[in-house]
Amino acid sequence: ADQPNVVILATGGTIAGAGADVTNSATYQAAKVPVDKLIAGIPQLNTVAAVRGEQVFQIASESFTNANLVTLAKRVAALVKQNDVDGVVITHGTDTLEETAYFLNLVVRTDKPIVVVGSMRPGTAMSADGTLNLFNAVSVAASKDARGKGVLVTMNDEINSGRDVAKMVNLRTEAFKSPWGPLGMVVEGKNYWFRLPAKRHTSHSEFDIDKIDTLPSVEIAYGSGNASDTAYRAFAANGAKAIVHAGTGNGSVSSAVVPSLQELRGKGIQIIRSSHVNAGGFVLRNAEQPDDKYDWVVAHDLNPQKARILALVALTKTQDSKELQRIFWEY
Ligand SMILES: NC(=O)CC[C@H](N)C(=O)O
Repeated sequence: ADQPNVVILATGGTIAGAGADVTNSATYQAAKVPVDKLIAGIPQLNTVAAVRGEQVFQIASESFTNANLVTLAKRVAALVKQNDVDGVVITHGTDTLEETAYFLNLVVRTDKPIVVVGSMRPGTAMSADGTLNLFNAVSVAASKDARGKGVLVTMNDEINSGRDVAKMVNLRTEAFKSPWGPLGMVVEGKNYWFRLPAKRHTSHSEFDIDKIDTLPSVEIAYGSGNASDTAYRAFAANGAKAIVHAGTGNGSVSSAVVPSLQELRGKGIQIIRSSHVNAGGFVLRNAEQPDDKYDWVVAHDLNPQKARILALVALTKTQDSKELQRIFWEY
């Protein structure tokens, strides 16, 4: 009776996937199994929390839209305001899990644990990882010592910050890593913490999903040698309010693209320089490109997809590039 109450919001992904045979670890359909069946499959969840499920979506996460983000965050925000909810778990496809986790970290004002979780193998496969990942997620969401740490991601026994974590590897179960390391570990229902997030999040955020109904269009264009300006111009023509440049190295920009980005900035579009390096990009102002002169923004350590999420949220509050840059340093 004194058990913590945890709500599982299910959105789809491989953790709800099903394959034709137990040998199908990589070839299967995502987003098939309803949340009540996932919960019924792990009776041990009752040892850590009183659990109930809600099916919010049943989708593969590569198709997660801005509207999906808003709907999900509003539901999470409503639940954490309830006295009979101690923590929330979100089951999610892994392809954009890092985007949703960061979005919730920015816009849900709460100290209660919010844990996003997925799996790399469907539940029908040999050595499926979803069962333990979900058990760990519920266990973390139910624990008092997980409060106030921002949105968390539990995969492969690690507890990572939803801000930092990214899918760095596919097809293997150690897929999610943070460039600054995990916050802790969860083992047999117990948390072991090693560090805390330093960036603003959840209850210390200036953003609030209760005040956000729509998100602007922010697009990502990928940098490489011989890159052209076609994608940037097309995004601008289609109404993008900001373009994240997924740059090479330090967020560098090929010389064929630089004049177009200057021109687009002159038309009011925010240009955000990030890096597409895999294990921890870090873009500094005025290194590689004169950001002060061009009035561009740098994404700090955020990968391009996370930079898109922060821009979506920030642009609901400001159109000023200096404010945008402050937000990119603080979150
Ligand atoms: N491992 C996964 O969850 C990937 C399945 C699917 N592409 C998704 O992101 O929903």
